[in-house]
Amino acid sequence: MKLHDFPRHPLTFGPSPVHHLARLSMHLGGAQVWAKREDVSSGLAYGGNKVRKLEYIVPDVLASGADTLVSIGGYQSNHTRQVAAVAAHLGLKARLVQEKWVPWEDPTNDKVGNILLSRMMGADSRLDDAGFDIGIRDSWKTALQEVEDAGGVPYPIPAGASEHPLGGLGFANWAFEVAEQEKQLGVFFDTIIVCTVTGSTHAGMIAGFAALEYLTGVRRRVIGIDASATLEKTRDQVARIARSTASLIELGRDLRDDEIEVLEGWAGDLYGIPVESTMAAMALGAQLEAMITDPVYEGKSLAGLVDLVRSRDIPQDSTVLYAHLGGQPAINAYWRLWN
Ligand SMILES: Cc1ncc(COP(=O)(O)O)c(CNC2(C(=O)O)CC2)c1O
Repeated sequence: MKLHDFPRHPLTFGPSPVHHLARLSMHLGGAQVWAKREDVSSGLAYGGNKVRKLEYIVPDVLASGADTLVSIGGYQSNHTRQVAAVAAHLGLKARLVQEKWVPWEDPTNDKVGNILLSRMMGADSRLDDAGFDIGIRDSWKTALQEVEDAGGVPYPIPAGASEHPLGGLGFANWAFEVAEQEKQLGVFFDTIIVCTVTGSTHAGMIAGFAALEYLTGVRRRVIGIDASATLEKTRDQVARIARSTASLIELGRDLRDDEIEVLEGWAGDLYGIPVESTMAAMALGAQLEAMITDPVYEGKSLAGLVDLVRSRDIPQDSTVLYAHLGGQPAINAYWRLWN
């Protein structure tokens, strides 16, 4: 089916806003930088990129007759918080597995931020001491079985909703939304920067912009900044999901290797642990634009953008669109970074 033939259950207030980061652009002295803000696009518990993915999964949830969304993430998962929000929005239950993905030894780590919001929304959020991995987890399979054994009807949503068959559609649609907004703004974004971990945000963009290229003949560079610190796993997952999404929307060709660009250098050694470039980028965004980014995801993709623009890897005459995917609720679990 073509992308626009897939059912979508709106979960945002409309297109996410796009705005120029004039002070950051001036400070970097290179390409003009703009941002597209998934962090301020939905009324569902601070939103974020997963709301966009879930817009294409909810019709399948409703058709399945499920009564419980079952998903997984780290203690401070933005994804599981968005699943809890969509469950509350739909009148469904949420069973969340929160694994110890980050060795962040702070007593508030499993009490504040995203996990607190999920519990406020009524989710059954349970801690598990398994460490980080973007793959399919036994803890999640066990939770699915437990819901069923208790008489519930579970609906499986893997980590980040990325390995879900429809997981790439939300950001394939995002690409078309960008093209519409470009017409309204009179601008063309030749380069997109996006944080990538479980991969379907970046993968969906790759498929969506490839479909647009087919229609318009115009190519763009879509750069994924790895924040998983397990680069090969994430790169493989992005490539697989991008190709499956391209096939799903009947792109009609294979993706070129150069369309799947995942860069390393800003994740540090461990997922979820900020490094110097993360702290510097968060400070720049906050102090120049009052744009708040988090130490796990967007601080790392913004650090990538800063270096790529400063180094002219992204040419001075480029116009760059930074995808801000949310993540701020986790900041309170990292309060020690600023104290
Ligand atoms: C704010 C923010 N920015 C970027 C990403 C990366 O998105 P993908 O997982 O689609 O690659 C996340 C994901 N978060 C995960 C989570 O459990 O929150 C799926 C890992 C994110 O939350």
